Amino acid sequence: MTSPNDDRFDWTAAEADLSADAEVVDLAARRRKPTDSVKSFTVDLDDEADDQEADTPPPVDPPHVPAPSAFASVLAGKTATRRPIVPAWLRSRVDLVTAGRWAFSHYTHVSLYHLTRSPKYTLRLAWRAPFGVARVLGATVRWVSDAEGIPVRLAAVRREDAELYLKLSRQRDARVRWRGIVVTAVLLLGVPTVAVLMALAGSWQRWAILAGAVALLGLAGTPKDKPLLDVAAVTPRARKLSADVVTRAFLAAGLCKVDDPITFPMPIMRDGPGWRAVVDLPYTTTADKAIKRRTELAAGLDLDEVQVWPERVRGTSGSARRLSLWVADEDPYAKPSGLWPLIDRGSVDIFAPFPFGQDQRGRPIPLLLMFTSLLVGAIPRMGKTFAARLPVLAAALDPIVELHVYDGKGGQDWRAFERIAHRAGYGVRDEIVEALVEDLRALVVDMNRRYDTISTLPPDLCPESKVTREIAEKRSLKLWPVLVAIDEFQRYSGHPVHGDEIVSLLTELCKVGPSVGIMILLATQKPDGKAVPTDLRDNIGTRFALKTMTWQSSEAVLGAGSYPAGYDSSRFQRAHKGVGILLGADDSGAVEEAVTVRTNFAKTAHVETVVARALALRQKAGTLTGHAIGQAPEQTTSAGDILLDDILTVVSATEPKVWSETVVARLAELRPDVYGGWEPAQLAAALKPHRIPVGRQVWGTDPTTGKGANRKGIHRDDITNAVTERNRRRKAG
Ligand SMILES: Nc1ncnc2c1ncn2[C@@H]1O[C@H](COP(=O)(O)OP(=O)(O)OP(=O)(O)O)[C@@H](O)[C@H]1O
Repeated sequence: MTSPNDDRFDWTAAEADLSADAEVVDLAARRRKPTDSVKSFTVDLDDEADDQEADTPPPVDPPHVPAPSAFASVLAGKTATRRPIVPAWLRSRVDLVTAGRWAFSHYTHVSLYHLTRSPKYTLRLAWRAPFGVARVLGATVRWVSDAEGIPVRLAAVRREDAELYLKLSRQRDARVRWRGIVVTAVLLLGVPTVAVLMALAGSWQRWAILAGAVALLGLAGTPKDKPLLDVAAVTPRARKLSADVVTRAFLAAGLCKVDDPITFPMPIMRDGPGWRAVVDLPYTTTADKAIKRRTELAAGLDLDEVQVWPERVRGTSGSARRLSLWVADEDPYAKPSGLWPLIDRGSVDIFAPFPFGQDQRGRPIPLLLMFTSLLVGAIPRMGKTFAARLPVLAAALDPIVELHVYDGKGGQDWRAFERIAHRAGYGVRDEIVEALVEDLRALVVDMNRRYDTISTLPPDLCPESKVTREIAEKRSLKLWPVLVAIDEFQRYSGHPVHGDEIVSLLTELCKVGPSVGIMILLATQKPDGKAVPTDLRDNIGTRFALKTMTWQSSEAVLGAGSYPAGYDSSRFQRAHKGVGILLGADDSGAVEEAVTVRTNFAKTAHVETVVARALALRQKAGTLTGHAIGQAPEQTTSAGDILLDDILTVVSATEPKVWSETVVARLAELRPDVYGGWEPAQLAAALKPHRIPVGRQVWGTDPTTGKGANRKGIHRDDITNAVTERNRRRKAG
């Protein structure tokens, strides 16, 4: 895969300029007079020193360096940064491919456009041919009669200059004579020649000559303001950057002043489908400030902001005030995005980045999911599901990754994964939600086991105390990567009974799971604090916000502080499907600055293709498990069973009968996330499947009043019997 860094800018020139800048600063400092503040650095050592310091403050500038000789300057010139012989765009495969693709599609379009209009053009030529004849005849007559000389001869007549007039007339007579001879000769020779040729020619040749003559005469008869061909492509409004245009934009955006302007450390140049200007802001202005003023910069450039991309230049060639401004020729997201490159061939190493989309300049943007989690949020129909499926498709193409796929909507979008997923669930029917809860509970238990296993591994095998590919491939260790993908997450997190537990289990998994290979992917069309509580969101390392309605929803996905930092997904247009702000995914997996990405395209038919390939890979590797091979989840504790065990925990053997209200109060204390808010009626409903009677009247004492009373309650023996029965059933298989 092409690394996104392949065609990054060559900043060597910038470095050279930086050092030049540094010299300028030093020289300026050297010229400055010592100030009072400089004097205040002096220390009273003794009187003598004191006196000295009063006269000569300690030097703060470096010692004087003599100006270089002319010869040294010549040598220095030899070390100057050389501009590349082959332009950057020709050396970049991506730029070349972009240009090649554009040329191919453009000329194909233009050719087809004109081809379909060829009958219209033929009729147009035929209609214009008689006008062409008239024009040719008129031009010939004017030429033979020396019409161009008429104004001069008339001027001679007006000035009554007989001598000049006679001279001009003689010249005209001579011209008319020889031009008349030429025309007569052409007619005498040409007409019979054409007639003979026509007589000798075959019928198609005659037609060809006729067509050629009509075409030529038609072209001759074409008025200047009505060209023969229609316009096949309207060139979009592109802004060619120049120093003046850029300076005006920065002035308009209030990022510099006329007497303190921006400077250009390198020439403005063509970069991909747009222009790039690198500017140094005044010393008092940061590049981050300029990024936040993107809209104002766009206004200053008189462009839509979707074409304007300010970026900070980092590293040794950068500076906190150095900004790279890329201006696209046209809306970079108005075109359809390319297909996901792994649809028909290729596999994935989940420990490495995989293709996800392209940035505004068409450079590939990879995504690394290993050791992180991903949150995708958007309003409906903006490409959330399409975006969320890409990482799952990538994981599917690595046969060691165990997939757990849930879709709260239950449509067709995720059905294909059933064939390879270890666990899969569609919709929000009770049994599906319960299965999800059980799956997550089991994963939390497994996560702890994974940590135990890792802690026993020798340091040479596990140097960083986290899963590596080498470890993950050892099936006996059971440390293979696990991806839990949940689309329409708001339908599960908002579940009245299990929602809170689902959120708390996922928070735990996002918090602690990544190091041991557990990845979580959540997608929601309701990105707010209710659907994805802050505690859960804050533990998700990578976030992708497609179009949202408000900047608050954008922040709900990208995290607090993203809006003031200049990232707002509500600014995308409805036409920008699959375009979003990706935060926290550079190729090392570290949380980095946000990039705007247009995801690669993979519709449901493509998903089927990839899943078929993933199935073959998994069959070959022998890694198909669970749902994919019809294996039900291992018989672990079910929700109801936990309840039975929990009741035995909170009701001791010395209490044979307890009021239901006492039991729910104690359960809520034991597991507030599961039983918080339970009423006796809910307890009754939960115990119903175990055939435990809860309508019995039980004698007890109210702890607040100290009075005894008969109220609805349970018998501990009923619970013990149900547990014995359950254990017997389990043993019997
Ligand atoms: N990268 C893309 N490029 C072009 N079109 C895209 C892209 N991604 C998605 N789309 C288009 O956007 C439409 C909506 O996509 P998708 O089903 O993923 O939306 P959604 O946000 O999941 O909607 P919902 O919430 O209703 O399920 C799709 O029909 C698809 O054609």
